[in-house]
Amino acid sequence: MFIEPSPNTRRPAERKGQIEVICGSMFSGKTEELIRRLHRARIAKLKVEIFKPSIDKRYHESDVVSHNENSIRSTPVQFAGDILLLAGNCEVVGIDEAQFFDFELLRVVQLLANQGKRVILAGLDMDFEGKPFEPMPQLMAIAEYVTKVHAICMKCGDLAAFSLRLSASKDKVVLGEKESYEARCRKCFLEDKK
Ligand SMILES: Nc1ncnc2c1ncn2[C@@H]1O[C@H](COP(=O)(O)OP(=O)(O)O)[C@@H](O)[C@H]1O
Ligand SMILES: Cc1cn([C@H]2C[C@H](O)[C@@H](COP(=O)(O)O)O2)c(=O)[nH]c1=O
Ligand SMILES: [Zn+2]
Repeated sequence: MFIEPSPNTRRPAERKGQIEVICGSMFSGKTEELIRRLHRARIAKLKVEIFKPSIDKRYHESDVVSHNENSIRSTPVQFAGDILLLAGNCEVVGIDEAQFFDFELLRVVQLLANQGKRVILAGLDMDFEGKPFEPMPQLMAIAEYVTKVHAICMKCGDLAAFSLRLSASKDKVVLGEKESYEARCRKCFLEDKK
């Protein structure tokens, strides 16, 4: 079970650091949950920095924006290593679209957490084929807390864990929104997958 850390443990000696992963399909509320946790950390007057991979410019050049247009200011970075340089003296680090970084992200988030920072990552756990989207499985393994959220299947209304790509492209990375992807439960995903 995810237990939100008390913001009162702010003195450096008391800050143990931790890694939290929020995963799920597209439209499952990963970004909303990331924004909610970061917003609450800001209310507690903790220093928060947010990063996203610079390839993800779907909604906004710099902001992290959810599908229902909730947003928070972020810094786009090209490489996971850039986060180490930019996280500086902050206490809470948020990272969205973690699936688009390479394995260097594992080293980076462990270093940050070992420095006493709370690191919260959100990302797709599976790609359009229903295969694990690396490095998310590895991030989930090293995290203290993993939260899996679900969308609603656009075909039957059940809970959805899969992201159905509407186009025939087989490229792993194809940025897009509702025009390109729909949430599906397992049964509907298997029926509709191209
Ligand atoms: N099929 C769907 N299931 C659930 N929410 C959906 C769906 N399609 C659109 N939404 C909207 O998407 C929001 C979640 O957006 P977001 O946090 O950006 O998701 P994610 O980051 O997981 O893609 C929901 O609150 C809802 O308004
Ligand atoms: C399944 C899948 C998705 N993508 C892309 C599509 C979107 O641009 C992002 C996911 O964004 P969200 O915040 O989780 O809605 O990833 C991709 O490139 N490849 C895939 O297999
Ligand atoms: Zn379904």
